[in-house]
Amino acid sequence: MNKNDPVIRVKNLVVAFGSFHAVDGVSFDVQRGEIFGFLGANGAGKTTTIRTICGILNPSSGTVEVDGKDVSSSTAVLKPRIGYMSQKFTLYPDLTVRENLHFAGSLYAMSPQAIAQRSHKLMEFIGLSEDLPDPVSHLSGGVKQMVALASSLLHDPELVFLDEPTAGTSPKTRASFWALIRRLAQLGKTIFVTTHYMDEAEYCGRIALMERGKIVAMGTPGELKKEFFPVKPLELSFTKPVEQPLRAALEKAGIASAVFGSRLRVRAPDRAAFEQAAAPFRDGFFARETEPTLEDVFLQAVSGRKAV
Ligand SMILES: Nc1ncnc2c1ncn2[C@@H]1O[C@H](COP(=O)(O)OP(=O)(O)OP(=O)(O)O)[C@@H](O)[C@H]1O
Repeated sequence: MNKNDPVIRVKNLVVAFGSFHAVDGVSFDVQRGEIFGFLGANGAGKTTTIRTICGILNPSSGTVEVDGKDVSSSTAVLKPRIGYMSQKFTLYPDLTVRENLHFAGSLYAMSPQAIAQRSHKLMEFIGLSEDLPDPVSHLSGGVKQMVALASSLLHDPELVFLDEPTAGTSPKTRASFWALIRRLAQLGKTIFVTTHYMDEAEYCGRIALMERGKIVAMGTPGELKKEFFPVKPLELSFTKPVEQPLRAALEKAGIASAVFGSRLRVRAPDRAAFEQAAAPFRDGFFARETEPTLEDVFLQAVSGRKAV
């Protein structure tokens, strides 16, 4: 295994539940030390993909390799190399932080000394005390998520799966969490993370956008913005109440728009078509070009249209 070979290699993966394909022909590679983000609406198939890479589910067809080994036949060898912070809560609410970490370590047959040393190091890394006396159920949502992260890292895995680690936490916790994720990647860990927050996707080295079991776009945030927006989106601010009829006219012309506060973002690759549709309302708004966001990319990708 060459150190430049991908750590994860997924080829034509299909995961079916009965006749329903939750993952429907997905292929991608993840390089060592990458922060790879998986984005998609609820039910897109992100968790199912993760669970298959972790060896919890079997592919219906296609292959999944970690470190060059087929995951279905190498679960025991790969288990110590993989950490998984699942979306469902993985801590025992009635146990303290220390007890939870101890339990997580025992699942990997770590000695009590190794668990104690590693817990201490991890809690220092996270910036929390391992001596919190309360059961985990008394801790705030953000602290629980941090402890869940520590628990998934206890056996020092090289490959870490974080399934919506920041869901439902405060902006401050999200920022701290992402600082930790970046530091983990700097330590050489490969991070595979799912999120619904488009601003968080900006922190990923590469992202894949998933929609109904398929990857509809993949690349660095910069590449995706360029790919989907060779023509930049417009941002409209209004001087007269023309927003509703303008939106209706744009929709009729097949031009996508989305409300952002008091402004309207318009993905209008064909400027002539935009001007034509907007002509009756032209004295009611100002338009300026703006940089595409990943949210724009996502909306464009799931609408199946590139702004070319
Ligand atoms: N064990 C199962 N049996 C039947 N259907 C399932 C099973 N697990 C997942 N699904 C379905 O597969 C689809 C993909 O689910 P998955 O959890 O992978 O999506 P997701 O992108 O992770 O969404 P979320 O963000 O809501 O977790 C959903 O329609 C879900 O209902």
